[in-house]
Amino acid sequence: MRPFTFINVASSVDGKISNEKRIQLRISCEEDLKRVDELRAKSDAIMVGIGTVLSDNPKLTVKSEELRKRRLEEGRDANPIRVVVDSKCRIPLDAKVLDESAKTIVAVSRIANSEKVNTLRRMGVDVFVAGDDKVDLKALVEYLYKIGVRVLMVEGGATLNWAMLREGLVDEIYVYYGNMIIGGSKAPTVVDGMSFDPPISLDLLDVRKLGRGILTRWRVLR
Ligand SMILES: NC(=O)c1ccc[n+]([C@@H]2O[C@H](COP(=O)([O-])OP(=O)(O)OC[C@H]3O[C@@H](n4cnc5c(N)ncnc54)[C@H](O)[C@@H]3O)[C@@H](O)[C@H]2O)c1
Ligand SMILES: Nc1nc(=O)c(N)c(NC[C@H](O)[C@H](O)[C@H](O)COP(=O)(O)O)[nH]1
Repeated sequence: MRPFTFINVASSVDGKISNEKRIQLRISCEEDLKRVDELRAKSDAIMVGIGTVLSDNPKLTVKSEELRKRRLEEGRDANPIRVVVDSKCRIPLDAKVLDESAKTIVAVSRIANSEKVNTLRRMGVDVFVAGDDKVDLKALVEYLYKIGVRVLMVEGGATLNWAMLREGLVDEIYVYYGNMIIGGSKAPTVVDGMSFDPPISLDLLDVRKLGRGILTRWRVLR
């Protein structure tokens, strides 16, 4: 068993999610950031790859006080669980995702340095070990389900999106297209990695104008 899982990503019209320097680029408009916050508030956990932590240093918390309050009233934690997929356990100890504002799970593989793993555990971080060199994503989502996660939001980046799709672990995808072209053959895209052969088919669930861009919602067909 695994949680209902969706990817949310902000893309330029040419499919890039950052530029070749892999810095954090603002693609979403205010309206979209509000929508992302609402999706976070509905989720039990938010997952990102270590590449995103190293380049963006996201906090992955619910920004609206009202939405955090509503979660508390529902008997949930104010913020969803944060999950970092980090095979070699490269996460900086001062990463924002390790702060006190929410529970954090760092998923590593068996090649991770055991001293670093122990340091994280002493800091109160739940370190989940699965996979020989890369994190075993199937085992990870099964573990998340076991601890009560029913809705999982994946917030990138390009490599984690690809790996989750390849493993057949994604139910839906939201792509927000911002009003820009980023360009660059080395810039990360919505999905990197190797091409799927045949391509993964999608069903269009919704499309609408949002701010100065377009929000699309897709169901992943198996
Ligand atoms: N616009 C957006 O919505 C958005 C969202 C998130 C990230 N980003 C951008 O994406 C870029 C980061 O993407 P990325 O592709 O470099 O990194 P990523 O965040 O996808 O992390 C990938 C890393 O995860 C680790 N990993 C562990 N187990 C794995 C597995 N089974 N399969 C695959 N990877 C596994 C590997 O170390 C791999 O390098 C940054 O530029 C960031 O700004 C954009
Ligand atoms: N939805 C979205 N629109 C963007 O324009 C953009 N650049 C990202 N990028 C995702 C990335 O990981 C961000 O860094 C986190 O969304 C920040 O999360 P915090 O505010 O720190 O909680 N995401």
